[in-house]
Amino acid sequence: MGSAEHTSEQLMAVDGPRAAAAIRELLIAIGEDPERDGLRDTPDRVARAWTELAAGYDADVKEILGTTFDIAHEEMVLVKDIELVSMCEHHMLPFTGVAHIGYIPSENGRVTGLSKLARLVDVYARRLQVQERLTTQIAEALVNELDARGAIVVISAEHTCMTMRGVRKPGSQTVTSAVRGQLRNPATRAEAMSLILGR
Ligand SMILES: Nc1nc2c(ncn2[C@@H]2O[C@H](COP(=O)(O)OP(=O)(O)OP(=O)(O)O)[C@@H](O)[C@H]2O)c(=O)[nH]1
Ligand SMILES: [Zn+2]
Repeated sequence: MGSAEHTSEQLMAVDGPRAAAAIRELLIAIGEDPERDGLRDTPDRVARAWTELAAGYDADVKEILGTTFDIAHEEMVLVKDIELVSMCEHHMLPFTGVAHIGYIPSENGRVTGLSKLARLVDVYARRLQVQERLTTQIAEALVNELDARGAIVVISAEHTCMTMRGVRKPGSQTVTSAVRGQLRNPATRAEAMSLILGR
């Protein structure tokens, strides 16, 4: 993969044979026999799984947010509890949780389809991530691609690298937020947070 940073413009299809060869090596490294019955297909299976887990590198945010509706809605739109699964870039272990996304449409009222907000989460979650960057990238896509006048993204997730290994603290939730534009205004931000928290 080299040292190049991935951007939304760079596409990366998973190199299946290479991924499978690496998994085979990992099996040997942990003292397993990659030829035994149960493991014979595992390297290919894991490589296929990674084409899903890394599918976000291939997705095009401009295309996803390209379909907009002229609904002339200038107030906040908020979608709560969008489930997410991502892979932590430090340990390559999953973190799972929910994203809440709110935005104030552009002045000409360009509103996107609600499902596109969930797709946006997947684009950035289906990569190796840290939760802070995932949160920021979603907020910035709303501002950059949708000309949103404001955006708020709150993500709450449990990191298996903190629950099943290492410090082993099951149940701990990491909460991150990114707030842009008019949603930085304390009153608007408070309104968004109360909607997110369901109060
Ligand atoms: N900021 C941030 N840290 C993360 C995220 N996912 C995992 N981490 C942390 O990344 C850190 C990596 O720390 P290291 O000391 O390099 O790795 P380690 O020895 O495996 O650390 P421990 O998990 O404490 O055993 C750990 O503290 C993880 O909890 C994330 O999304 N954001
Ligand atoms: Zn981790």
